[in-house]
Amino acid sequence: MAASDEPSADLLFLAPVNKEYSVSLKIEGPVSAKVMIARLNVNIDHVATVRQARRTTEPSVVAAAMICEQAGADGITIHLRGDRRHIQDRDLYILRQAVTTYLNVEMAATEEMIKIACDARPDAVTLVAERPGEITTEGGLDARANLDAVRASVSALRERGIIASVFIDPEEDQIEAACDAGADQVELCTAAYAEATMLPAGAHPTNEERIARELDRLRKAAAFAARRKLRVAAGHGLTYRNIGAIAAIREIAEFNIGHNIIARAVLVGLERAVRDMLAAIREGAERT
Ligand SMILES: CC(=O)[C@@H](O)[C@H](O)COP(=O)(O)O
Ligand SMILES: NCC(=O)COP(=O)(O)O
Repeated sequence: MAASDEPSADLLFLAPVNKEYSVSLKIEGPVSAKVMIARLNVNIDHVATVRQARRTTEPSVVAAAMICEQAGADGITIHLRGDRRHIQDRDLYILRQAVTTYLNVEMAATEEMIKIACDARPDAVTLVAERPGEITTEGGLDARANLDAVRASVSALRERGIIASVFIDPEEDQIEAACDAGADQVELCTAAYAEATMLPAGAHPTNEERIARELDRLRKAAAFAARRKLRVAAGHGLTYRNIGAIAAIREIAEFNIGHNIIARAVLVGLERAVRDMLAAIREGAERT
């Protein structure tokens, strides 16, 4: 690599802590060495949603995870919900054996769930909020209001070499609470940004203002979290259409994206859907 192409010190890359991993920088093609391309974990919850619709065995979440990895995904995310509406405990144990990239499990910060995580040993756990009956996650976990439970969960996870991430709204106090809890990472909830992008552009004159405001919140939160030496991830409601502006936020080292990838996969196939999202992330990063 010519000296002018030497990766700059600004390159941020994600490497699991507490474990010996060889870390390869993901620089593809003729991009400037200053461009960081965030990792993509594909959330395969809704492969399990289709399976659970008939309480049967297909589609296989293991097959889905293997296709995602072969397509270039950097990891697999699953959400083991208290109501087991899609991902089942057995999925976690089987995926732990099958996934060779990075397995991130989302769960509530409860004794039941942390016990399962400490037994199954995924690479990472992301602590999320859950409300019985919710259609999907409704926002970030209030790490400040639940500091004791978050701190106890983080401590148990880190003792076992499991990366501890907290899914929070993009607010400084929530980031500080994650630090106070000893977390390795925060995942910034992008729901408000995603919702603002869902309305037809121009249909609501204030819509562009909402998108700009939510993007600014995420940029500031990502920079603040990075300054507090936290790894920064982002997710929820991200799509092929709205990922570009977020991928340009260079402090974000990892995306967790699920529903929109699986929705596209239903029509064009999972390998193509994953490759399309990887391309969309790369395109957004190169815009910086
Ligand atoms: C925490 C979050 O935003 C998602 O990762 C979560 O998995 C959404 O839950 P469902 O997949 O059940 O919609
Ligand atoms: N934490 C976000 C995630 O894993 C996937 O969320 P979505 O893309 O299914 O909305």
